[in-house]
Amino acid sequence: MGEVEQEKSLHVPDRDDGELQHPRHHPHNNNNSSSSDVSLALLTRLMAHFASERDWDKLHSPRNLLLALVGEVGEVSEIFQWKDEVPKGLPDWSVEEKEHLGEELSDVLLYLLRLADICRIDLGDAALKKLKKKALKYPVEKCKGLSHKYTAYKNEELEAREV
Ligand SMILES: Nc1ccn([C@H]2C[C@H](O)[C@@H](COP(=O)(O)OP(=O)(O)OP(=O)(O)O)O2)c(=O)n1
Repeated sequence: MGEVEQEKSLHVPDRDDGELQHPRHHPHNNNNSSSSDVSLALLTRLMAHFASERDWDKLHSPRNLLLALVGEVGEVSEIFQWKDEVPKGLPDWSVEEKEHLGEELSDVLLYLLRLADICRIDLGDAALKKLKKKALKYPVEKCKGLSHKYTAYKNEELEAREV
């Protein structure tokens, strides 16, 4: 069995053990959407394999990967360009349009993971830490339904303390 097939057959356990992060509890998990259990670690390894098989490690420098990533974000923007606002779930889009969007979003994800890997950043861990930090910065009771930057209530707190 080749490395890629082995990777595919590997059971990669969820990195999260928290209730909130379980796909079952995801607010958008209804009958109209599915959520796969593909892990960041697996995709990262597959991308490393993809690059090394093609002798592309020499091309995959941090700067090149960043530019490629930005280019793919541009391709995603192009799909939405001139469409005005579109409803969530993209109900009026054709199968082909949705497939195209999925492909371009995948390119963004794959380049992002490759960039993180090349920079020796564990993106899964970093993102979990970042989410925890954000939760502290944006306490639910202060920001529910509001789009204020956290500095708005930071200042409020400071002013209250000064009184
Ligand atoms: N030197 C390269 C070239 C490609 N890729 C991988 C990462 C992306 O997932 C995908 C990007 O491929 P393309 O540049 O061919 O982009 P598209 O698939 O978007 O093709 P197109 O520009 O025709 O839409 O391939 C890579 O890792 N390293």
